[in-house]
Amino acid sequence: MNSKVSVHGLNLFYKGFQALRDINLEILANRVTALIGPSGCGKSTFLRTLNRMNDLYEGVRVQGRVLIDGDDIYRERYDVMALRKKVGMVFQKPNPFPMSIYDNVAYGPRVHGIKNRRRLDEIVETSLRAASLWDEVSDRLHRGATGLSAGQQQRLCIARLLAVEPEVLLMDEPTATLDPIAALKVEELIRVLKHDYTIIMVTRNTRQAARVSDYTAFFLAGELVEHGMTGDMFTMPKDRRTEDYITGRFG
Ligand SMILES: Nc1ncnc2c1ncn2[C@@H]1O[C@H](COP(=O)(O)OP(=O)(O)OP(=O)(O)O)[C@@H](O)[C@H]1O
Repeated sequence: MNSKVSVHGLNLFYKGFQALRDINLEILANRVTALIGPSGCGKSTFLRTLNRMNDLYEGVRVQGRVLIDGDDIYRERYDVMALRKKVGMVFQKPNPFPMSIYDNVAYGPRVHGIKNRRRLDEIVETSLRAASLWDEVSDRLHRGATGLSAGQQQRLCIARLLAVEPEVLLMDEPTATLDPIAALKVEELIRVLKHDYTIIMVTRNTRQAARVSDYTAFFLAGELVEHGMTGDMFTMPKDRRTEDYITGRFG
């Protein structure tokens, strides 16, 4: 099987505090991998190592190797701007820019030098369709994005990401602030998007991991305790701590 992301011996320190301990993980292309575990176990920190977002925090030190398509993203002279285009991120709280729906989606392509109006129209429509939002907004593309519902805003943020043609989508609790129906729409979208992208999603909701992901990685206190096919992990966890977590004994 084809690994999109390979993590070898990854350690991460926030100054003196070690937040990730010797993580080894293969993440397959065109699959959804869920990262689960109790608060503070390092899920978001791990997610941020995959597009080098942790570089933005002071005092962070990373050891080990993270390969994307076989290339070590922590090597010297690696193009971090290109990495952030290839590996996009969606956050817990939808964060559309305070501009129109159209301009939100066209933002990335414009930054990357696309000016032709017809081409931008095409990208906006394709991205909104891919994010299952087109039918809801096609008649009001030039209205403000902040007028959309929270669920629509989150799908708009996904459309904005898709517009720059990423390959890997990182999602940090993408439905945590949405109502159940809006959350379900985002889950459905994730299931469709995996045909074209590699998706890595943090969730505190183990039932969501079971519904949406193909693979699950269980983190505890900075360690990767167990990783495997979601169906197997939820029916036959190998480690007692995984079993305790997914059966709700702690978390
Ligand atoms: N910028 C930072 N500086 C210092 N410590 C940090 C920083 N970010 C996270 N930590 C610490 O690293 C550990 C892992 O945090 P992280 O946010 O990755 O966990 P998490 O599993 O995503 O938790 P949650 O589900 O609560 O978001 C925690 O102990 C946290 O306090």
